[in-house]
Amino acid sequence: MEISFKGKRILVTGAGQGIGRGIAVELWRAGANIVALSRTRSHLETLQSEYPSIDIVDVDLADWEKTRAVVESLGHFDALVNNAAIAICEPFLNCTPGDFDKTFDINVKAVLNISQVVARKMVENKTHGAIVNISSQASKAALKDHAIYSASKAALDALTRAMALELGPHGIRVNAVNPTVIMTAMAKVGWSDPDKAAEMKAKIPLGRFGEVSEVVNAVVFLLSERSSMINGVELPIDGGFLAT
Ligand SMILES: NC(=O)c1ccc[n+]([C@@H]2O[C@H](COP(=O)([O-])OP(=O)(O)OC[C@H]3O[C@@H](n4cnc5c(N)ncnc54)[C@H](O)[C@@H]3O)[C@@H](O)[C@H]2O)c1
Repeated sequence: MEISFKGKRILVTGAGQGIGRGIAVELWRAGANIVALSRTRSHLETLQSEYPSIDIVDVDLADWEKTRAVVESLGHFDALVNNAAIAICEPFLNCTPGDFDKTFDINVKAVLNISQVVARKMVENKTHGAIVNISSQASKAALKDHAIYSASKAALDALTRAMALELGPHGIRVNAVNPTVIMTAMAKVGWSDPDKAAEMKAKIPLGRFGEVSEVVNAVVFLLSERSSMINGVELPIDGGFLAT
């Protein structure tokens, strides 16, 4: 049986490009009414020109008040994908408080902000919803030049477990996925150097990086009824990297 999200309203953050765009489009194909939220208006307009029935909203998630007001104004959702994030790749000794704040504002605080607004409405409406947070293998494994990013994704994993615990009694499931490198705009910054990429691939039992579609498939599963008893997990999509 095909997975269908017909009649479901789903908010996807960071949906203008990369993994978030892939998730938004696949959920739309499966019948969902999608609101694609991101910072860059032009990316969202390109998405909407291809998929006119996808609604788009541009907001900078670093702005807590504005984001809260915007998400409040969007009304009720059946599901949420917290995908937007940034990665500032610096050697640990060069990391600044500014890098830390910028990263945590988007990768952690914005997730708290948006999830609170969405989950409160789910609770009010007695919606048995689902939330998926896009974490990273970097939350579990130390990767060179990823100190702040890793710390933010580890915080996101912890937030996922806390949300699963407190929202579970309302019938809302919260899970995370932890992908390995997927060659999007974000990954190109850190992994374009062929030697570095080859070194990383050699540590992945399947011997390659992941594809956007491989993250999308896991997110679709975790949002669907097929995963109805799965709550509070952090699912590696990493070809076995974290198992080694
Ligand atoms: N690409 C990888 O190798 C990889 C690996 C593991 C996890 N991830 C995670 O997957 C998710 C998607 O990453 P991606 O590779 O598609 O990255 P990307 O840079 O291609 O896309 C990120 C999206 O987030 C949006 N965004 C960033 N800052 C924002 C802000 N302040 N306000 C609103 N929107 C903002 C961007 O506009 C963009 O649409 C992220 O959570 C990332 O940490 C990526």
